[in-house]
Amino acid sequence: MNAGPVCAEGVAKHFGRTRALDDCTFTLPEGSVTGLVGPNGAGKTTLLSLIAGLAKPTRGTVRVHGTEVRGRMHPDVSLLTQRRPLYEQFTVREMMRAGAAMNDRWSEERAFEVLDLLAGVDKDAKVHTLSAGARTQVAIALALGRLPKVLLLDEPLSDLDPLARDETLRIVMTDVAERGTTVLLSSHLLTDLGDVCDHLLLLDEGRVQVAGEIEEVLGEHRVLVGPAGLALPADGVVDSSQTPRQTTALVRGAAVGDGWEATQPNLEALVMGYLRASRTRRLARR
Ligand SMILES: Nc1ncnc2c1ncn2[C@@H]1O[C@H](COP(=O)(O)OP(=O)(O)OP(=O)(O)O)[C@@H](O)[C@H]1O
Repeated sequence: MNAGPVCAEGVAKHFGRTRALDDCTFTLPEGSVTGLVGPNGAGKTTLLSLIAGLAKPTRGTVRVHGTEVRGRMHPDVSLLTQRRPLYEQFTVREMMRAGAAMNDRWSEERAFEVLDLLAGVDKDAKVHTLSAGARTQVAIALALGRLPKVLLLDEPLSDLDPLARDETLRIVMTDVAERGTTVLLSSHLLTDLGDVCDHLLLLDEGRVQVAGEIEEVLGEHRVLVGPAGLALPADGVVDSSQTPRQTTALVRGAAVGDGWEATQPNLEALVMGYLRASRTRRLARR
């Protein structure tokens, strides 16, 4: 399992009794854009920080381009963290120049190019005066100024208005097209993920539930709709719900019996099915 710019094998990360990640194995193919999804607390941020080298796994290995990452930032990796740490007293322009001192590989030209594409960021404004969305855009320019081969984005879109979201995704996709960057992008915004991602990594309670090419993953699943009381398949039911008249279910790889109307889910329906199933499991344990 060592092919691919990012490979995780049996990765676990425990914080005391909390198992933030457990036995995670997956590969991100070169030049892929992977949507990292899962309920709150599923382990998405923890996984991104392990790949970036900001934390060490409790067990297992993470490799970037074949080199094991153990708590040291790989030069090929850029991580946009949720906190967007920036020097508050610097202007945006000074922040971009500081990128040279903070990074071994740094292209001020690329960082300014990204800022210019992101309309609305005043380069002479002090960082502490910026809106949350503008901070995110500055952080994205810094991340891309490192000329990463692997770009890790933790909730990059949550602070952005729809236009800024669109511009940001466009810039990321241009980086993928022109430089072959491999992207792992965590987000709860499923429509945006559907627009840009070709792969999916779905975590729940620290474990990988689904990993692979989105078209293949969708092809393995069906949404079943049938009359109330019709028996569900014995295996492969991810989630089901009932009304007095009908049953709806998301199933994986199951042979579909008579009486069901079966359609392929879209990304949103698939992820929502897994999220609902996760919530049901957690509620059942209380
Ligand atoms: N430094 C830490 N110390 C203790 N527990 C932690 C730490 N970091 C994360 N956790 C726990 O690990 C689990 C996974 O957290 P993580 O932030 O990775 O989830 P997430 O999927 O990114 O969640 P969200 O969607 O809410 O951002 C949670 O139970 C969290 O409370």
